Amino acid sequence: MLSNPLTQEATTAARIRVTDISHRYGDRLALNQLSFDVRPAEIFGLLGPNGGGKTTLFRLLSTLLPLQSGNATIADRDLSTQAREIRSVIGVTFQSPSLDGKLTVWENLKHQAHLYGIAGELLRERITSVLQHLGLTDRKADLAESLSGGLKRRVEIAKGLLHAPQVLLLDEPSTGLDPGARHDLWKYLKQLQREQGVTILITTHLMEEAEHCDRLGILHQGELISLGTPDELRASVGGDCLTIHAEHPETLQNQITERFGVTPQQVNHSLRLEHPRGHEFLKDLIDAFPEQVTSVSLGKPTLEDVFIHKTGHQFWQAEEVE
Ligand SMILES: Nc1ncnc2c1ncn2[C@@H]1O[C@H](COP(=O)(O)OP(=O)(O)OP(=O)(O)O)[C@@H](O)[C@H]1O
Repeated sequence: MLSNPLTQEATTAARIRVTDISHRYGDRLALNQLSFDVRPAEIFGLLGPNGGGKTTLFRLLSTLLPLQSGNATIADRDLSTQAREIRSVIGVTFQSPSLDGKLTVWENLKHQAHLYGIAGELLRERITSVLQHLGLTDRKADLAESLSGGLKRRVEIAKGLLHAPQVLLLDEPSTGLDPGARHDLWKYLKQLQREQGVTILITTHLMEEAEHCDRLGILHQGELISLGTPDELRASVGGDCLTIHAEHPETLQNQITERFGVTPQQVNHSLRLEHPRGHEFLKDLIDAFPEQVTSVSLGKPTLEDVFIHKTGHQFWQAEEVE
C-alpha cells in the first residue's frame, strides 16, 4: 500500500526537520525557537502539559497555520514554500472527530479518497488495504456512529493513510480511549512503523502514551526542555527520587539543607530530592528527623520526574497554572 521504506531511507536522515520555529499569538509567545529532527520510520512524541504549545506546532506542521519564524521540512519539502506538496505526503488525524456518523466506514473512506483524487480500482485497493491493516475489514459496512470510540479513532487514522503518506501526524491520538482501545491503537501504530516504514509524530499529554515513543521532545511553555529516548530522559535525572511529606515542608527543607548539604525542591506541598543512593539517604533522613517527616516515597525516575527536574513544576500542576 505505502511506498517502500527502503527508498524513503535513501532520501534524507530526517523525515521531519524543525529549525528555530517561533510562533506568537499577539503578545503571547506560544513557541520559542524550537529545533528538532524526526528520523525516518520513527515514532516521535511531543509531550507537554496543556498550553505547552503542542497544538500550535501540530497546526504549523500540518500546514493549517502559516509559519511566522524559523523553518521546517517534511519529507524534504519546505513548509513555507511547498505546503501543497507537503499535504500530499502527510496524513493528519486531529483531536476533533471528523467522521460522518450517518455514513458507513467504507463511505467515509471513499469520500476521503475522493478528496485526494483517488478513484476506481485504486480506490478499492487502497480502502481494502487500510481496512485490513487497521483490523477494520469486518466493520466496513457499519455506520460510523455505531462504532466504539477506539474503532472510530482507527477509522480516523485509516482516513489519514489512504493516500499512502510517508508521515503521519496524530494530535492526542489516545484522548478519550479506554485502556484496551489505547493498547490496540499502539499495536497498529507500531505495525505501521515496522511494516510500512511510516514516520509518526504524535502530540500527547499522557505519560503512558509517551512511553511508547522511540524518542520524545518535552514541551513546556513553548520551549523544548528535553529531547531523547524515554530511557535517556529518565537517566538524565540523577539517581533515585524521594518525595518527602511533612507538616511544615519549608522548615524541613531548611533543616535538610543544614544537616545534609542538599536542598530538596518544594513541589506542591511536598519536598523532592534526587539522590544517587536513595535508600541509604532515606534511612538517614528518618533517623535525623523522625518527628518532622510524615511519609517518604522512593522510586526510580519517571518521565514525570524528568519534567519536575527541568521545570520545578509537577506536570499536572503546570497544566493548571497555564
Ligand atoms: N488562537 C490563539 N490565540 C491566542 N493564544 C493562543 C491561541 N491558541 C493558543 N494560544 C496560546 O498559546 C499557548 C500554546 O497553546 P497550544 O494550544 O499550542 O498548547 P497545547 O500544548 O497544545 O495545549 P492544549 O493541549 O491545551 O491544546 C497557550 O498559552 C495558549 O493559550
